[in-house]
Amino acid sequence: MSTTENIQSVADIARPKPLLIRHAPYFIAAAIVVFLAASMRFDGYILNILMQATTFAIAVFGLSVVLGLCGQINLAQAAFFGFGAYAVGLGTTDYQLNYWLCLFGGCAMALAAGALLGLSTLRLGGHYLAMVTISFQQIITLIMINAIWLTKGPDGVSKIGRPSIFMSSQAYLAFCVAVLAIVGYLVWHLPDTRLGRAMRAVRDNELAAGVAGIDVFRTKIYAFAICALLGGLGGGLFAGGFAYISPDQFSFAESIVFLTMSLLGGVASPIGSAIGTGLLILIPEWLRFLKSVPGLYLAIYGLSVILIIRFMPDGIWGWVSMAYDRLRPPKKVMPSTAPLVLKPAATGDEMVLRVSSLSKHFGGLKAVDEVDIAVHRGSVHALIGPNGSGKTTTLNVLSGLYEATSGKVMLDGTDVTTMPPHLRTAAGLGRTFQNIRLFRSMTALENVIIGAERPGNTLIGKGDHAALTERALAALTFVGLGSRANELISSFSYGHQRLIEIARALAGNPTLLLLDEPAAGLNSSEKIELHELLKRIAAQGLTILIIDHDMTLVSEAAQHITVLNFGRRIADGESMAVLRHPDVVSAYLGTA
Ligand SMILES: Nc1ncnc2c1ncn2[C@@H]1O[C@H](COP(=O)(O)OP(=O)(O)OP(=O)(O)O)[C@@H](O)[C@H]1O
Repeated sequence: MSTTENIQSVADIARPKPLLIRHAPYFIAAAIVVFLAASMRFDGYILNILMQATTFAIAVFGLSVVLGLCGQINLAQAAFFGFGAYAVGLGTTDYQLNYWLCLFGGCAMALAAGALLGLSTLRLGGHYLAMVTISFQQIITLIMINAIWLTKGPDGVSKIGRPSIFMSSQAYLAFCVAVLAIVGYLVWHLPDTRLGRAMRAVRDNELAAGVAGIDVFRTKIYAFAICALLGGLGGGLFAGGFAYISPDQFSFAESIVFLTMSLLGGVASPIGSAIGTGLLILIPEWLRFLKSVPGLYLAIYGLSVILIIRFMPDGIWGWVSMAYDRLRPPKKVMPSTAPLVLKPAATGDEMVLRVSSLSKHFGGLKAVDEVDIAVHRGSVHALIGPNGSGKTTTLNVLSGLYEATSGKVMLDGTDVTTMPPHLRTAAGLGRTFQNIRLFRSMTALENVIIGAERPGNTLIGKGDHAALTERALAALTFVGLGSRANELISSFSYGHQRLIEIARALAGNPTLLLLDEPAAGLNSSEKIELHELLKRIAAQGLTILIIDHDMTLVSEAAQHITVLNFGRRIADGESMAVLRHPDVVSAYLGTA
């Protein structure tokens, strides 16, 4: 086996061939399918099935964005589908408006409704979000049925118009297939964009996403709005395709059908969504011959769906791509030759971090109590204390994961006390976690690229793919894992995952790096490597605030130590003096 075949250079990864060339086979295949849709003679029945599959698939692509990419549930996709359908239906009949205007209006209404619903509900998670989307769906269904003056009620809307250039059903189907191909391409490519990476990061680990500089709430709203937009687009095309719509086509049951389609095919990819949509539309047709036996058809239909989801939890496409990945292990990467440059911002204040009278109370428990910390620019500063003394809570308040009960946090001259995590990261904060928080569905490289994308990172030029990849590879090489950049997080040991977290923070070129127990769980040789790494980071002038229980590491790495006990600061100063301080000795020996 040739070794060069299995090794990618930095240039291969950072500067791949232009997208249009790489994806030319997709566009050629799409053009052939559109041509076939336009030229093959289908009978009315087949045409209807194809029209339904095509327009439904566009709506299901929306679920692949909101649920597959961003991990947020939407049980109201049929309502958004209805927005598009009714806009085209009513617009082209009652109001005699141009089809394109109606389609655009329907998409815009669905987008606005999705964004508004997201704005009001996405701070909720899990079950609550599901409940709110169900309620929204029910409200829209009730309006469709009861607001007869507007929607024509249960009678529905008929004689819906189409654009004059696609007046024949065949031409209209070809148009819908072309739209499907374009939307499919955009959704397929979305995970590799900044927004798509942010969505995946939010899905994998919201806390880490915020701390990496991602505006979690906004990302969820974008995902929800895109999902709603695609629902509206699918619905608008559907209305033109069938020329008749009625409220039962946009009910809660249809939202469940959309969801099942995406889960069945594989929600993580538009290919899966397309497969799921096709299957759920075709299975009932294939089982049609069973309709003479009452109930049998539904039982077999239900059983097939349950079996597929039971044995392929990631959907059909998820199963296929996993099998493919197992057959084709990721390529090794030639470590970056470009050194990792750290140029932490410097506004001139001698102290990078000034924490004054910081408190964090949990009910009656004063986890952090009136603590002052000042971290010198370019120093390694340790925050130590016995278990439960408030160290991690302090770091969580500093990085915005917890709101301070009182006190002030100044980062490089900026008051960040009330800022959310992503804005503190933009202001120059980087951190790692005591319990490692990586984005587990991504490769090491993708994790570190998200770090490199930190808003405010001045070392990534225009922030294009090449600059981000080069920076991320340099950071991974810096921690010794450059050659394994293409591997998924699950293939790394615990110690290496810690290093990837550090690389993710370093790639963002922070002004202050917070390390929460980086040596926890490492063996002795890994601890020595970590110590060497800390020395190399400190040598570049980056300011570090580190929590650790390993006193050898702390005393060798830190010039300055602050000690907490029961949430209060009991000592602060030059390392050796602090470690000999009688209060510190007694706190550690338990005689205080
Ligand atoms: N979210 C929370 N809700 C309630 N109490 C909390 C919460 N987080 C921490 N605490 C409490 O605050 C105190 C300080 O905990 P913290 O994790 O900050 O200590 P620590 O010094 O980091 O400990 P360790 O070294 O074991 O990690 C503990 O009593 C802990 O139980």
